[in-house]
Amino acid sequence: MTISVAASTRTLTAETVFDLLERVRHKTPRVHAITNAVAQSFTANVLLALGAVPSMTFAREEVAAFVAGADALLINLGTLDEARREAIPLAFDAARTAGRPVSIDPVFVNRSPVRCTYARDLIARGPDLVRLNEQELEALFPERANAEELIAAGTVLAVTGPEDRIEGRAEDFRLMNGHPLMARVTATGCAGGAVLSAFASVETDTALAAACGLSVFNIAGEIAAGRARGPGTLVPELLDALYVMSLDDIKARLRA
Ligand SMILES: Nc1ncnc2c1ncn2[C@@H]1O[C@H](COP(=O)(O)OP(=O)(O)OP(=O)(O)O)[C@@H](O)[C@H]1O
Ligand SMILES: Cc1ncsc1CCO
Ligand SMILES: [Mg+2]
Repeated sequence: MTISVAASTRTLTAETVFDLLERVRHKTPRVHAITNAVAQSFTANVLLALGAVPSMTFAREEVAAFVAGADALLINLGTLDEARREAIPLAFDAARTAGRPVSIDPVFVNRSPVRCTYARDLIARGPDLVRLNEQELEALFPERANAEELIAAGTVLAVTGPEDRIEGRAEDFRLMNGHPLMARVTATGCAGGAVLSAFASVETDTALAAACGLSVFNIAGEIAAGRARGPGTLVPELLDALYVMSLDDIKARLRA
């Protein structure tokens, strides 16, 4: 589904992408990620390699305090069990009170009607960003008008796949970086979502933050794929590529 409400498609420069990356590295933002059990370790390592700091507690008694002091909140629905279900509204409220950006990753809403209803209600609260793949987008918004309404109200959509699109109220982006091997490792989408949260903590233009964050993550994926022997070695190579990414790396590869 292509959603078209933005006034114009914006092109990124390598300098802009690197500037935001450097802002993340200098700020070392803490991203509180209520994420799924499969994605936790990879997501935490991606955030650390990027220069951010992860926290992942979802205990009912503690989650609000963790989020109140964090720089961004990520809510990922991949393993939506009882404890996470209880923590999510507490976390959302705490992030809103603290004025921190909220991102939602509605994993597998296309597989479970109950989850799809839950995700729709959560997204109706107006997060700053929703990151999802094409199948999840179709399940959440079978009516294109509903996605357009959400974007018009200020939520940015980041739709990933072989190509990525960032859809914002004023501008959208078309991103061509990445590598097919990234889809052969679990939770690359989830970990990429955490990168977008880190970028949203240093840039209030959420669409721009998402475009730069996803470009950095996907360029790291490309560099890693060039060195890896397969999915197993892609993971450590991707962490290393994120850790050392330079302006020259971005200049050589950015397609946005
Ligand atoms: N064929 C491809 N070519 C280039 N990049 C890709 C390709 N497939 C996925 N990617 C990139 O890999 C990352 C994961 O995207 P994908 O859409 O597969 O996420 P996802 O389905 O949410 O994954 P998961 O739920 O396993 O975390 C994104 O950064 C995306 O841009
Ligand atoms: C495989 C899997 N199952 C629930 S979450 C997850 C990670 C990819 O989203
Ligand atoms: Mg996903």
